[in-house]
Amino acid sequence: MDLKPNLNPVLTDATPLTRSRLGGVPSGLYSPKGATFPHGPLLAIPRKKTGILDDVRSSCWLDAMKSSSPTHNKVSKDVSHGIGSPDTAYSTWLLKFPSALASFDQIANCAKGKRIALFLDYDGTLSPIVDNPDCAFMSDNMRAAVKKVAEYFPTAIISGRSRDKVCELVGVSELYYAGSHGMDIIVPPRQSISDNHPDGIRSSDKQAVEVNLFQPAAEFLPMIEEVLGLLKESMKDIEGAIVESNKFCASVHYRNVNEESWQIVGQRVYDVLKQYPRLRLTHGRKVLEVRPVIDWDKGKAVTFLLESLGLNNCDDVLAIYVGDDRTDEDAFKVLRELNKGCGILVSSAPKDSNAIYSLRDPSEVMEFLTSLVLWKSSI
Ligand SMILES: O=P(O)(O)OC[C@H]1O[C@H](O[C@H]2O[C@H](CO)[C@@H](O)[C@H](O)[C@H]2O)[C@H](O)[C@@H](O)[C@@H]1O
Repeated sequence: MDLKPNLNPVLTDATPLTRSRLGGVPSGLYSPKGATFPHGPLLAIPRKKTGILDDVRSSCWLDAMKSSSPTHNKVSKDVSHGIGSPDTAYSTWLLKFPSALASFDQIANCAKGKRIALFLDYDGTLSPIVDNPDCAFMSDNMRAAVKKVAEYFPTAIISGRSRDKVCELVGVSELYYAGSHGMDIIVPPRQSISDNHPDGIRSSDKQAVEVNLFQPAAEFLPMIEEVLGLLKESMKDIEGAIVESNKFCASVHYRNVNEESWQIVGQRVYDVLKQYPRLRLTHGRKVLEVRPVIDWDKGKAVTFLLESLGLNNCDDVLAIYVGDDRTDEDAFKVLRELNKGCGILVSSAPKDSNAIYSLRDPSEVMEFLTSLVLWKSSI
């Protein structure tokens, strides 16, 4: 594929990426139920014999919490090693991760004669990051752009949120949806996943239309619900902490918690999780995410969807994945390794990534989607 190679992708913060890096790209599409559960929580908490409090007090733990969704200035300074202004750092970074808008002709050239499959993250990609997770609404213009692009290309939303929630927030029925970081996927029945995959089941949606569901973490549901209750209980006296159910995952948000209390948030989450070795912890943007230890992530969800759409074994497919979060790195990495397309990182600050291109913010994402439509309708 003739997309600009990113020659030196360096991932400095490996916390949520470690498993996929060590595990590499899957040989199969999914791990069967009861597959290996090699690790406990994966958050970088060194396990010391001196006790958990020591672990949580270590700068490693707190630094990881602080570095998630850092401010523009902090990241710019880190990446530029303090040299130059944030703008200079961003311009330098753009040399490595060129703007997908500025490089649109190159992407379009590459897509000539190919079928594009589009994968979109939700928070921070289609909607701006806001303090209250329940108020992360996408604009009507963005909704119209997503609806339009889906008329031209198969388009999927892959989110850490529950599938129902992200469906409601996006509100466009012509899309494929994968919630819980890809652990809850819905595809139309013409793609017979239930025949091929043990975790696939036939079901019907709210309009009683037959659909196929793929839920590789289904057996974890009671456990996640139990943990959700414990997390809610343990956070109830921490001002600003929000515990969100994402069906097969649970999120503990600390964006609105006073920074002095972040350590307590981390400690309490860790205390709950230490009783559940089959659950692990990853970091998002000012959020700790509890999820099952299964060999499944957004990258595997992309591979699965490509297969479900009959697009996996074709040379004439260009997959484009747009996302802003660390969990999206798994998808960027899969596309890079399979040479199937490209990742586009949404970031207004320099960040290391497995993506090939970048976009600054959701408004640029909208412009990119509109450009895809204009290009496709002009050929
Ligand atoms: O995979 P995504 O669709 O990007 O979902 C990842 C998480 O997004 C949400 O949290 C983030 O956005 C919130 C709203 O802007 C913000 O308040 C929060 O700090 C961010 O972490 C969502 O609430 C989580 O459940 C998702 O896992």
